[in-house]
Amino acid sequence: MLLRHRKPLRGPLVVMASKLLISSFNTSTFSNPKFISSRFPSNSYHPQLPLKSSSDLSFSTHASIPRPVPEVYLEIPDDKIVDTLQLKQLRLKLEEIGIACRLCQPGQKYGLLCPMCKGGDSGEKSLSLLIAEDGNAALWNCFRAKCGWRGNTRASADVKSSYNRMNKVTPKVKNIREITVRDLKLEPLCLELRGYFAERMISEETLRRNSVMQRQYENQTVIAFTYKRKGELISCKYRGLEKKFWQESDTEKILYGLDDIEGASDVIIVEGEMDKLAMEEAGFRNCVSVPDGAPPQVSSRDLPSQDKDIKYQYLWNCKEYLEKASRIILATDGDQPGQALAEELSRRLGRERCWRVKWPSKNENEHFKDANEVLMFMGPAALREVIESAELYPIKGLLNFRDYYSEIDAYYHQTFGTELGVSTGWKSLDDLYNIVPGELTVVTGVPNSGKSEWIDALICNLNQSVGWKFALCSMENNVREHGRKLLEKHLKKPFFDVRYGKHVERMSLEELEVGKQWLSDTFHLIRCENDCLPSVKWVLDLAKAAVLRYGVNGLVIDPYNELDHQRPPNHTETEYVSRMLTSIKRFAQHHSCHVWFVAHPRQLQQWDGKPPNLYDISGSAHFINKCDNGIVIHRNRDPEAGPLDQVQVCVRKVRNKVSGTIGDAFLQYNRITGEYMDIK
Ligand SMILES: Nc1ncnc2c1ncn2[C@@H]1O[C@H](COP(=O)(O)OP(=O)(O)OP(=O)(O)O)[C@@H](O)[C@H]1O
Repeated sequence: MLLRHRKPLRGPLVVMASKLLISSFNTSTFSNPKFISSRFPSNSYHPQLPLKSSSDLSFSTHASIPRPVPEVYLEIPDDKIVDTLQLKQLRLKLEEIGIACRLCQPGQKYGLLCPMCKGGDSGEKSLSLLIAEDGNAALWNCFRAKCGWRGNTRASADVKSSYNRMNKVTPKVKNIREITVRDLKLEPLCLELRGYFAERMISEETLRRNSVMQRQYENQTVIAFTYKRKGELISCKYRGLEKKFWQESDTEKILYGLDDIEGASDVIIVEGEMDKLAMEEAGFRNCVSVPDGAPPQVSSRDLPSQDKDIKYQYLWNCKEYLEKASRIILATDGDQPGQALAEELSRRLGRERCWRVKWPSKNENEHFKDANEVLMFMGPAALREVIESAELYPIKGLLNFRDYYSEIDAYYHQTFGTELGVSTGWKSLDDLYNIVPGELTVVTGVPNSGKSEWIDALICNLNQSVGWKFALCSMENNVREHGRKLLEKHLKKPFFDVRYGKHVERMSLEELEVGKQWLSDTFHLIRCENDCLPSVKWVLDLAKAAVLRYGVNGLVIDPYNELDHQRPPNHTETEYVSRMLTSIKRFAQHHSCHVWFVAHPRQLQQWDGKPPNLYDISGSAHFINKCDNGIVIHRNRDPEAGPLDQVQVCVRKVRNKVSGTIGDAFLQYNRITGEYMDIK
C-alpha cells in the first residue's frame, strides 16, 4: 500500500519547493501547483516492465534536476480522488515506458524505481514522479546524477504542447517482443551453410555452441545469429548471401555472445558475429560482438546521456556484464569505421580499462582487417598472438616514454642541429649559454645597462649563423630607432656620420637599401599602434601568427613593465606573474620558439654598482623560478674599475645543463656600430 502524507502545506519552504518543481513543468498542465508531496512512499509498486514507446513522450537528461525538497506534504481529500478516463490513459502510458504508477494518485509526488537506471547498484527509488491534479499529465525525473532521465507526458496525444517538438530528439522505446526459435522458424544449419562457415575456418562445434541457425527468407536460406541472454533468445540477426544483414524488429539490442562474458574479467569486443566465432576458434570464448557494426566516424559531440545514446543502447542493456570486466580488448576492424567504433566504445566503457589490437600486415601496403581474416589466412595461433599482444588503449594526456622514442632518437642524433642549443656567436659564452628552441630566457639589468642592445646583437648573430627570424615586441623602441640599431649591427657601420659616428664611414644608400630588405625578411614587429598597453595574450596571439605565417624562431618581449598587467582582483601579483610566465612558456614550447623576456629589477635603494640579482626583478621571484635561462646584463661605469666599454653577461640560471651553465662572460661594446665582441 502507498503511504500518503496528509499534512497541510506550510511556510515559505513549501512555496519555494512548489515553485522549484513546477518551474520545469508546463504550468498549464498543472493548474494548481501548490499540492506537491516530495516525500517518497517507501513501498511503491514497481514491476519490471520492458521499455516501450509512446508517441507523446518526451525525455531529456538534466544534470541540475532539483532534488526533492523534504518535508513537503500534500492534502487532498479522498473524495476528490477519482480515476478519470484520462488518468487511466495516463497511467497506461507511464506503465508502457516502465514507470510503475498503478497506485500513484494525482497531485502527489512519488519516489519510484527508475526504469532506465534501476536505481543503480543500491536500487534506490530515484525516480520522482508527479501526476497533475487533473490526472491529465505527468512529470518525472531521476535524481541519480549518473542517470538524470526525465520527461513528461499527457494522457491524450493531441494536446498542443512542446511534446511533439521534443519527441523528435527523443528515443522511441519500442514494444519489445518475446521471441522463440519456433516462432522465428529457425532451423539447424544445412550442409551448404556449414560449408560456408568451414571455408571461414569456423568449426561445427563453434557453430553448435553459439546456436548459429538458418531460416528460409524469400526463397533463400539465410544465416540466423541468435542473440541470447541467460540462454533465452532475445534477438536474431540474419545474414543473406550478399553480406546483407537485418535484425528481428522490436527486439532488445544486446551484444552477441553475451552469456560468454558473464563474470569474465577479460572481455574481447569485436565488430561482427563472424569475428566472435573466429575468436572462439583461437581459444577465446570471452568475446562478444556489437550488433550494429561500426559508425563511419567518431562523433564530435559530447557523450549523450544513457537514454539518448540510441546507437549504443546495446552497451547500456549489457551494462552489468561489462562493468565487472577489468580489461576490455577492443578488437574492432582496422579500417576507419572500426577504429571509430573502438573510440566510441572506449568513451563509454572507460579508456583506462580498454586495450586495442594491431592487426598483422597482409603485404607491404595492407593489414588484415579483422579476426576472421587473420584466422582464415594466418590461422588460430596468429589470432591468439594478436590478442595476447594487445596494447593499452591510448588516453589523451597519459603517455609513456615509448611514445617519444623517435623524439629521443632525434635528440641523440641531433637531427635538427639545435639540440645542444645554438651558439650566441660569442666564444666566451659558448660554455655558458646557448639558445635552445622552445625555451624562455629572462634578461634583466639596471636601466641603461644595455639589455636591449645585447639582445639585438644576439639575434643579429643568430640570423647570421643559422638564419633565424624573429618577432619583436619592443615597446620602448620607436620603429626607426630600432631599425637603425639593427642595421648598424648587421652592416657594421654607423647609420649617421655625426657625433658617435663622425670618425667612421657611414653606411651607403645602397647598403641601406640592402639592409632594409634584410630587416623586412628577418623581423616582424608586434606593436600596439594606439595608446593602450598590449596584454601578454595579445602579444602571444600575434607571435603565434608570426610563427605560423613567417616561421619565426624567436620572440623578444622588451620590457615586461610595458605590457598591460591588469590582473583579476582575486589574483596576487605572484599568482599573476606565475600564470603569465606559464602562458609564455607554453607558447615557446608549443611553437619551438625561443622567447627573450626583458624584466627590470626593482628600484635598488643603495646600489653598489654591482650587477643586480635575478631575485631583484620587480614583481616576483617567479621570474627566476619559471625561466629556463636567467641573464643579467651589466656594464662598468667606473673608469677606475676597468674599461668602460666592457660588458658583463652574467648567466645566473641555466635549467638545461646541455645548453650551458652558470658563469660570467665579458664582451666589448662598440658604441659606433652597437656590436658586441669577444675580448681578445
Ligand atoms: N657597454 C656600454 N657602454 C656604453 N654604452 C652602452 C653600453 N651598453 C649600452 N650602452 C648604451 O646605453 C644605452 C641604453 O642601452 P639599452 O637600451 O640597451 O639599455 P637597457 O638596459 O635596455 O635600458 P633600459 O633599462 O632603459 O631599457 C644605449 O644608448 C646604448 O648605446
